[in-house]
Amino acid sequence: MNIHFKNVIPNPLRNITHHEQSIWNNSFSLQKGQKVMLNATSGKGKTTFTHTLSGLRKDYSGKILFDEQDLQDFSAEDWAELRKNKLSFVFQDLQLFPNLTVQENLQIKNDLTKSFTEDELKQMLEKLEIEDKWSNQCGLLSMGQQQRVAIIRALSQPYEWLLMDEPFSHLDENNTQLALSLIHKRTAEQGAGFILTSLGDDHQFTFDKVLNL
Ligand SMILES: Nc1ncnc2c1ncn2[C@@H]1O[C@H](COP(=O)(O)OP(=O)(O)OP(=O)(O)O)[C@@H](O)[C@H]1O
Repeated sequence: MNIHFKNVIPNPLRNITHHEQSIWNNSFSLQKGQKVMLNATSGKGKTTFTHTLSGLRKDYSGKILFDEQDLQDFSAEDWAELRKNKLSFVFQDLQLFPNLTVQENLQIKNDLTKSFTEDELKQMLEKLEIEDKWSNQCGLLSMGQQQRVAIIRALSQPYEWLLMDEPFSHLDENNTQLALSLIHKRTAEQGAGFILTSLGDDHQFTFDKVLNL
């Protein structure tokens, strides 16, 4: 699935002048399989971008197309299907269930798509060095541990695009590299792409495309 942007401006950002390289008020496409970095300082619209691509908000002018289909025309059922099979997210606020354990948070998603066995989920926790948290309540984990759970949950479903809004903001460099390696591996296995929003391009990975806000 390719994603096309045609002169999109979110309503809250309508009265700001957008520079020539900004994704806002410009036309460009993201091709299936691309690894994309979206750079911006705080308050420029990263979360608005992620929420718009997830169907959580529709308050923008211009057009966004998934292949030939306009996002504004999608029904609730279309969005449910997309989010089950084609789009996966790590939101900035993570959207974990704080009263449930790590296992329960991961299995709620995994039960829908049957992507992984329990052993495979545990192996992903091991790769991100939180295997001892399997039975712990999510709300009692550190923010960095919660980010790693949210990343693993997002990887536990089929997707063509993975969108991540500042997913490493509470991780040190070593944990960021571990998480990026797992994301790259899982994304490549599916021939998928990802969009990573970040406050700065200080990661050691190369991206196919770098966007600015
Ligand atoms: N529903 C809304 N109503 C009014 N203004 C909004 C709304 N949503 C976002 N904005 C404004 O749009 C701008 C971009 O917000 P957004 O949360 O997308 O920024 P961000 O780049 O993700 O910031 P941060 O890095 O601090 O999380 C901000 O000035 C914000 O106040």
